[in-house]
Amino acid sequence: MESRTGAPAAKPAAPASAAGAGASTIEFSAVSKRYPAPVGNGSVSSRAAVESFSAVLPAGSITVLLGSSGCGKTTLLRMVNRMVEPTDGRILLDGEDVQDGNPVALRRSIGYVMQNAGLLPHRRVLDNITLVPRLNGTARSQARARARELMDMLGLAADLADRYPGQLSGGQAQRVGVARALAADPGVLLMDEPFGAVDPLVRRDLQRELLRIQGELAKTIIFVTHDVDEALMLGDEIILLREGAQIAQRGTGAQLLADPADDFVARFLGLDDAGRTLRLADVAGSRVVLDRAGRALGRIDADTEARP
Ligand SMILES: Nc1ncnc2c1ncn2[C@@H]1O[C@H](COP(=O)(O)OP(=O)(O)OP(=O)(O)O)[C@@H](O)[C@H]1O
Repeated sequence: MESRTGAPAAKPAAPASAAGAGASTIEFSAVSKRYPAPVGNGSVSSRAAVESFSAVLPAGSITVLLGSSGCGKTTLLRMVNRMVEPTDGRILLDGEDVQDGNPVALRRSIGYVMQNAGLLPHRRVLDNITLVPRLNGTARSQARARARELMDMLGLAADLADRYPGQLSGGQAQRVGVARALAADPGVLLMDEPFGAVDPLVRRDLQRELLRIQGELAKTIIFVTHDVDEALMLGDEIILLREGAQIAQRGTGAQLLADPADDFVARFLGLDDAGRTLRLADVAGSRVVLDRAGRALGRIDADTEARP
């Protein structure tokens, strides 16, 4: 690794050559966002949620933005599809500045999954999934056929297609949310704590499904979480953030665990607490990440990539 902060790790887990068709490289270049902040005397000042964030995210990889509540993860994510406009800096998709195009077209070209799925409550599952392709002009029959394929890929039974979102479990709704985000075949998928509201077992299933799907589709995914285990499970790379979206450390999960940059990183990963969480062990000749109960979360291969 060239640097523990802004620079990419020396060996990205998913090289661009492995990227799915249309997966984009995402480049943040000195991006800042200041929100207005009222001050006592009735006037308004501003406060930096994101302060000069720079990073290049390789096409076809999962980058996890990991950090505590309020450190700027959602703001960073939403600047990619211009739900939030940056105050300074540029975001480039395959070298094209996102500011140069139409924001509505941009939003339709990027998949977005949020914590509570964000489905339209008065539209059936199939219509939720086909919404963006239809808006983009895809023929109804073609959009519906693709939606059924995606439902199948995400383990959703075909008879759920005619239900309304209120008739789904939390896990099913999240799967529909992922199917909807993939329906227009975006090059980029933004996922904002998408599995945060479901129970731990369903969450595990959803994480595994996402990895399986990513194995087929190889999108460029930015995945926001504050959950260390989730970050280690999913991230080809993890960017651990402090307040103001300052990069505390960037690298594979294995790199962060084996060589935390400072006390903040070690504490965030739980490495300072013998009673908690994760440790590395040698098992049958492999380096393995173990949780508190000694369960293997993932193996670290020779190239230091952590994978379940
Ligand atoms: N629309 C807004 N107006 C003013 N301040 C905002 C706005 N949105 C976010 N902020 C502030 O910007 C900072 C970063 O917020 P952001 O939602 O990006 O953090 P986060 O890391 O995603 O947090 P969480 O994990 O709780 O969702 C916080 O201090 C938040 O209060």
